[in-house]
Amino acid sequence: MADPVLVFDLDGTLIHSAPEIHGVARDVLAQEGLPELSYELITSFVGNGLPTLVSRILVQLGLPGTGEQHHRMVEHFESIYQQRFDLTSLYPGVMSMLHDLSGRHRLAICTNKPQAPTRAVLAHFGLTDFFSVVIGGDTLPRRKPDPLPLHQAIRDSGGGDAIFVGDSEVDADTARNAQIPFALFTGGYRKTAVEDLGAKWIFDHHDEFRP
Ligand SMILES: O=C(O)COP(=O)(O)O
Ligand SMILES: [Mg+2]
Repeated sequence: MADPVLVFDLDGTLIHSAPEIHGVARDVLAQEGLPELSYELITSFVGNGLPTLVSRILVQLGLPGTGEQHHRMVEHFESIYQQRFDLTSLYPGVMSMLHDLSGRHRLAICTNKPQAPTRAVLAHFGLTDFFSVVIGGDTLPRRKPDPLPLHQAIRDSGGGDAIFVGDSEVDADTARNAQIPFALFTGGYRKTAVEDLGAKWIFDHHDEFRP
């Protein structure tokens, strides 16, 4: 039996992208003549994909979470986001973790970030070649916490045993819905206590994750 496929979430798990998302949100809001929202609030809106992030922003400002303005802001956000990396960083130890794990495991990405900015940020940090499979939030008809994208990532990697590695409630729910064991990185954007997320592996630093 081959070693398990390791499927990774992206934002809050491999990359610290919340400062970038906050910065892009500020510019998109300014373009609409809307006020900026705090870093903490924007970070709390991350995890269910870009359309949901923009909906949450609009509702917070007392505006409709769907419709023409929502559509325009999602498009604007994505076009800026796939070209900006200055405020994004890899968590310490990610590169050596991926080097170590790629010797034994097949590695895949299952994120709710749209496919285009996902590919762009992986290329920017030199991570593209680690992952033969990349599923984004707009790759399939349904996104996390639906089990479909995680199951697809595992199937496209050749199938067999798998572990899903993520940072958030959405990731824990996805793993449970897909009936795949979950590994939690504690340093991302979760709001729930570590012990309540049903993780089989828990790590605070990527140097510690060698399942
Ligand atoms: O784009 C988001 O909302 C979150 O992305 P993630 O699934 O990589 O955490
Ligand atoms: Mg995440």
